[in-house]
Amino acid sequence: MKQAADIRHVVLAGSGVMGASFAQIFAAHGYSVTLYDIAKEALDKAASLIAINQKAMVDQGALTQEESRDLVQQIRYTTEKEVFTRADFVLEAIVEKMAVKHSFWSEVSELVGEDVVLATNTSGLSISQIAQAVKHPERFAGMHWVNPPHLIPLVEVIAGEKSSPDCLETIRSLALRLEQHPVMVHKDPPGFVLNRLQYALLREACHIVEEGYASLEDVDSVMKYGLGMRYACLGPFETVDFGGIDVFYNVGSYLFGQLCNDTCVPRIIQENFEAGRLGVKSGAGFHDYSGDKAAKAIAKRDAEFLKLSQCLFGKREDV
Ligand SMILES: NC(=O)C1=CN([C@@H]2O[C@H](COP(=O)(O)OP(=O)(O)OC[C@H]3O[C@@H](n4cnc5c(N)ncnc54)[C@H](O)[C@@H]3O)[C@@H](O)[C@H]2O)C=CC1
Ligand SMILES: O=C(O)[C@@H](O)C(=O)[C@H](O)[C@@H](O)CO
Repeated sequence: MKQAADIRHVVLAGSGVMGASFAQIFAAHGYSVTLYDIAKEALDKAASLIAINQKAMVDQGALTQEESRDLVQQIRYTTEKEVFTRADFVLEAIVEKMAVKHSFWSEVSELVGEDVVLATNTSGLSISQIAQAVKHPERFAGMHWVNPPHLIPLVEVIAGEKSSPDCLETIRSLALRLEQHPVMVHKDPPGFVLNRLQYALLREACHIVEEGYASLEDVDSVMKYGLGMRYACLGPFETVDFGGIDVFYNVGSYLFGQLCNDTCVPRIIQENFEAGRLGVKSGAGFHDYSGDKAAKAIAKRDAEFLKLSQCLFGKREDV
C-alpha cells in the first residue's frame, strides 16, 4: 500500500466548495493536482473560486503574486475518469449522498492502482457503508476536513470497519505533510467527532432563535466574541478544568435537562433549504450574499481566519 512519501499525483474528485480548496492546499505543497468533476461548469466555478481565494492570500501577504500564479498553474481540471488510472492518492468530495458515493467508488476503485490509498471527505456518512462499494476496502478511510480547509488545519482520520492501520497511517502522515492537524477517530458513528459537536451546538442555536430568546445575529456574536474565542484556545474538557468541574456539575444538574433534544432538522434551516436559500453558494441564506457580497464575505472570512491562524499557529508557509 502506498505510503505518504510515495504520493506525487493527487486526484481530487468533486470540484465544489471543498474540492476547490483542497486543490490549493495540495498544489501549495508541491503535489501534482487534478480536480475531477462530472460537470464542466463545476470545474469552471472551482477555477474562479480558487482565484478569489488566491487573491485574498496575496492581498494578505500570505503569498506573492508569483507564488500564487505558480500554484494555480499546477492545478489541472478534467471530467475524464481516465485520470484515476494515474493517481497516487484519491480524495473524494462529491455530493453527500450515499448512493452517489457508492456509484462513484465502485467505478473509481476499479480504475486506480491496487496500492493506492483512497479517502472520502464525507461530513458524516458511515465510512464502513461507503466502503461496501470499494474494491480492496482496507485501503479506504475517512479524511474529513473543515471548511475552509485551506485555513482551518483540523483533519479527522476516520477508520471504517475494514480500514487497515497502514491506510490510516498514510492518511495521517499525508495530513501532517500538508501542515494540517490530524486527529484519529477510531469508529465511524454518524458525524464522527467534529460534526456531532457542531450539530449539537447548531441545534441549540436554532432552538434559541426559534424560541425568541435572542436574535440570529446575537447568537452568532455569542460564538464569535465568547465561546468561539475560548474554544480557539481551550477545548471543552480544558474549559471545564479551568471553570471548575464542581461548577459545571452544578450548572449541568439543572441545565442539561432543559436543552433542545429534537431529532428533526431545525425549522429555520428547513425553511431556508426549501426556499432555495443555500447560503453563500446561492447568493442568500441566513444573510444576504447577492451581487459582490459573496466574494467580499469570502475575502473577509479568509482574512480573519488567516490572522487568527497566524496568531494561534504561527505563520503558515502554505497559505
Ligand atoms: N461544505 C462544507 O462545509 C463541507 C463539506 N464536506 C463534505 O464534502 C463533500 C463535498 O461537499 P461540498 O464541496 O460542500 O459540495 P459541493 O456541492 O460544493 O460540490 C460537490 C461537487 O461534486 C460534484 N459531483 C457530484 N456528483 C459527482 C460524481 N458522481 N462524480 C464527480 N463529481 C460529482 C458536483 O458537480 C460538485 O461540483 C460532501 O461529502 C460534504 O458533506 C465536508 C466538510 C465541510
Ligand atoms: O463544518 C465543517 O466544515 C464540516 O464539519 C462539515 O462537514 C460541514 O460543515 C457539514 O457539516 C455541512 O456543510
